[in-house]
Amino acid sequence: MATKFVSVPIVDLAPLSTVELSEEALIAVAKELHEVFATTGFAYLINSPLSFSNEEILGLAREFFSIDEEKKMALFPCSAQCDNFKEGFEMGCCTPNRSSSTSSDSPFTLTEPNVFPPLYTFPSRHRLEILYTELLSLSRTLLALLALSLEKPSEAFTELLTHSVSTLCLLHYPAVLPSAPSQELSCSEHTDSGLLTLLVQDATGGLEGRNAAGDWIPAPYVPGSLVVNIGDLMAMLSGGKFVATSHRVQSVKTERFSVPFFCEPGADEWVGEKGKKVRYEDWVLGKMKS
Ligand SMILES: O=C(O)CCC(=O)C(=O)O
Ligand SMILES: [Fe+2]
Repeated sequence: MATKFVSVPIVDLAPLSTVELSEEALIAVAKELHEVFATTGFAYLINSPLSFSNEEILGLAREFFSIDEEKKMALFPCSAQCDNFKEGFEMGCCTPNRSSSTSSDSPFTLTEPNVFPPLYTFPSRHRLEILYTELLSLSRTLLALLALSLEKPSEAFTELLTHSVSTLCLLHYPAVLPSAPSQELSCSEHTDSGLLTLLVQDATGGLEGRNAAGDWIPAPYVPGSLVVNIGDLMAMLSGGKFVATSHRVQSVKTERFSVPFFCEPGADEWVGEKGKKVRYEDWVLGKMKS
């Protein structure tokens, strides 16, 4: 159950990188994660085991969005209209994903192959692929700890990640000019769909989470941190113990970059309560329609 939190807590992952990690230390981190996901649904993670600095990660986004507009649009034709004021590039698993086992009438598919600009246009593709792998690995660790904290076997959630359709996104929120027609939000209120989200944001600010009283609580940049939050699927798999907190991004006066990683199961995994399981892809595409 979300609480009336007034700030976003910090969880220190340093113990995970110690050479001889004791069981007590591991359980203490699991308990801390359990506590934040059962209350705020959001936390800052510090001292994560990633080999990338936030500056390097944000640099990848800046490099991508500096590609000439025409070249970008030729590769990624844009069709959908939406109420969000941002541009994004999304990549999935680096080895081609199994295509979906069922056909759907949805314009979205969770298993389409990655499309990259040519290397001479975007030389950092390889770094992005390594980042994807590291974020998936960190997600696995967090999911194992959350499973333990719920007194489930440690692989209860990680086993869903075979053929994972997790995505790494580069996002660019252009500055909203004072002369522009009123544009309140750069990213409208929503909950994430999957298991959990790991996000690197720049220092611009604008990200907010909604507490149980309906107040919007800012989640400003904390140097060196990743923001983590639970998605709808994890809230469901935890039997409602963990909360998928609504969040949004206020419109920004200067341009903003962020890099979220959405950790999701395989499209064909069966998820949900015993007797009421649904294919993940059907469930998530159904949610997008509603
Ligand atoms: O850019 C951000 O800080 C948040 C983006 C977000 O919530 C999303 O893409 O789901
Ligand atoms: Fe989100």
